[in-house]
Amino acid sequence: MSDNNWSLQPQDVFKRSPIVPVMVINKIEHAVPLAKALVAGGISVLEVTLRTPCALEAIAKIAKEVPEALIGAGTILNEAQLQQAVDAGSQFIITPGATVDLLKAAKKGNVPLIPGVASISEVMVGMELGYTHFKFFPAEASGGVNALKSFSGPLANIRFCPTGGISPATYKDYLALDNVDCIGGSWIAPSDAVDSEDWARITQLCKEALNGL
Ligand SMILES: O=C(O)C(=O)C[C@H](O)[C@H](O)COP(=O)(O)O
Repeated sequence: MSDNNWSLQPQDVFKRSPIVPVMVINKIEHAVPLAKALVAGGISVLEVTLRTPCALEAIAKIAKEVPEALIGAGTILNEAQLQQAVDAGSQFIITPGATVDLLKAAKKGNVPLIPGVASISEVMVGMELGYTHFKFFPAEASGGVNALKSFSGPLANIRFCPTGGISPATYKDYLALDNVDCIGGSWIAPSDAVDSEDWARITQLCKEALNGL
């Protein structure tokens, strides 16, 4: 039972792919080929960070031209960006941290928000407003696998997508945790591969990561 009008629930995002690529798009012409390369490698949940001037346009283009992907916006810091990301066609929203205003605003809308948290107190604020699915960020710097193990005692039924500092050497340790459904990372779409338009390498990285599970 959900207490929101979201068109998609966070668990639908979390369960769709164990790896969520964190994408930084500097050139709009890279948006669609990058999304297609990731989908070709078996990863169809995509987070475009709002860190570059063309990010909103990139989300809109991917939403239109790569319908097989679930496209979300990351790095949302305030309500204005939340609205812009929704207007661009984002199907989910991820934030690095959370404010009560942002949590409340997203609850009133139709697009699911996955708030960033780094502590139990932050999770508790989210829980009071009905949130059950969180991004644990920055994962490695905030205690990593050991922190999440400790969270699972008091925070039963809360699900996490750890992100930040996760690498091919560590992603499996996170995915083995009971309270983790998926992890986020930029290594799957490295900036040098994007800059050189080496889409085949990105598809290969996805396949290797998924085959390793
Ligand atoms: O921009 C945001 O909203 C973020 O949350 C940051 C990203 O999730 C991390 O920068 C990804 O971390 P790496 O995989 O360590 O590169």
